[in-house]
Amino acid sequence: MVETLTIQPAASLQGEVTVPGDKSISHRAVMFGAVAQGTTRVTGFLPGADCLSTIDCFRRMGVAIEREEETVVTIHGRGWNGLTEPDSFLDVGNSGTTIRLMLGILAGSPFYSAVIGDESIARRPMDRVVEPLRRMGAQIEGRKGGSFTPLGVRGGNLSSIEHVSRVASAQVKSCLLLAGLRADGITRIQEPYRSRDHTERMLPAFGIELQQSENEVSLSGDQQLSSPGEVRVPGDISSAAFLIAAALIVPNSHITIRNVGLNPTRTGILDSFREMGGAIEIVETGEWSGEAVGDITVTSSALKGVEVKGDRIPRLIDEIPILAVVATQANGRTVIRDAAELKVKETNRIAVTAQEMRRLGAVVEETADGLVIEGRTPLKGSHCNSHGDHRIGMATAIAGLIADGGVTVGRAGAIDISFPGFEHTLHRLTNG
Ligand SMILES: O=C(O)C1=C[C@@H](OP(=O)(O)O)[C@@H](O)[C@H](O)C1
Ligand SMILES: C=C(OP(=O)(O)O)C(=O)O
Repeated sequence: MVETLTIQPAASLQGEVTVPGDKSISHRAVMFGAVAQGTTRVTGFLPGADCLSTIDCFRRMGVAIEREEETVVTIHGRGWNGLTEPDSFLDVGNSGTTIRLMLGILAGSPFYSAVIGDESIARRPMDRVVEPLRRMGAQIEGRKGGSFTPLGVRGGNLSSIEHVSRVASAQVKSCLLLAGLRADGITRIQEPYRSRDHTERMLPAFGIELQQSENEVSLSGDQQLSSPGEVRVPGDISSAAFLIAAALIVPNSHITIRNVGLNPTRTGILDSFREMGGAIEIVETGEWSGEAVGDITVTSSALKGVEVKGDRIPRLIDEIPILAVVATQANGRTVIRDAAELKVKETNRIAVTAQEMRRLGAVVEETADGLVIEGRTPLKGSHCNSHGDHRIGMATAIAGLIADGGVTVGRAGAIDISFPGFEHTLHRLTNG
């Protein structure tokens, strides 16, 4: 993707498309495959920059990983003990999922590693995983007492813990479950609301037993992962959300997105768009590697403002910037609360969403834990900036489809983090 992307107003969106593979599932397939015994072939893999960082890190730990084609990856796992000490940095790039889940694996690996990332990762809190991993027995050093990258990890024998997480975070939960596999006894994690459960769905396919209730998950240590042979990755609902939003707000649109992951811990955005009055039809077509999959058909709709809060938030956490764009086109006020986690994503997504939407003439107020958006407001064209955040880049680009004069997105290359081919897919839909 070029660094500047210009999106002009569209008459309508029409047609059928697919979206790239789910990012969360792609990361996990590579990581679990890397520490499992046996070969794992991943189809529908997301060839976005974040998942490529995961591949690179595990190659540096001696795991043979081949890419037959863009979206097909084969991991030659030799078991967790097959990982070897990396002889240079493990660079996670922009990927929070890579660093937090990998720290769980490094904590249980008897060697030294040094973990770095880009300037956005350097601002994101790591103490939420470093503190419990230290309690399990891992030695972790780093900037500001180990709260930020760069981090140095010496892993080894771990003891299980019971951890009550302050935030609903699948990255924290998954990190500790992975470390728990190398610990004596039972590791238990409790969270305030249930976060995405891809780890809990995929680990059993790798032969791991775990126990779950609504907001709690536990497993006993000393279990070995063995490859299921194949993992089939559905389309990423977080990427589909940008196209769904576009079809809702551009008049006369009617589109279908096929083979999208419909895991109920991820479908909060469909629930909220429907509550706003969005005409969205969902047809479940099957299950791929333990994950529900289906087709989503969207027709442009008259929308109204809604309140989004509580246990809905973790189910649509990455979709809040695009939800804010849609809310500018809804009649009445949309209030998003309980979403303070947005401040520690690739950017402060509360501040940056408000700033970029205001450039376009939207009426947006930042609150301590969310946003208040007044609709309905016509958007005017402007220059926006992704601030290096893929979701902000795509949200402002979608706004360009309805902004008088279009939108130019600076630092648009960030979009390749999660949605390579975004511009091409949008172009296909806007040209019938
Ligand atoms: O586990 C995952 O794959 C992810 C969990 C979420 O982060 P948190 O765990 O920090 O909420 C989400 O925002 C991120 O895009 C992917
Ligand atoms: C927050 C995100 O990802 P990560 O935490 O993996 O960087 C995202 O994809 O929106």
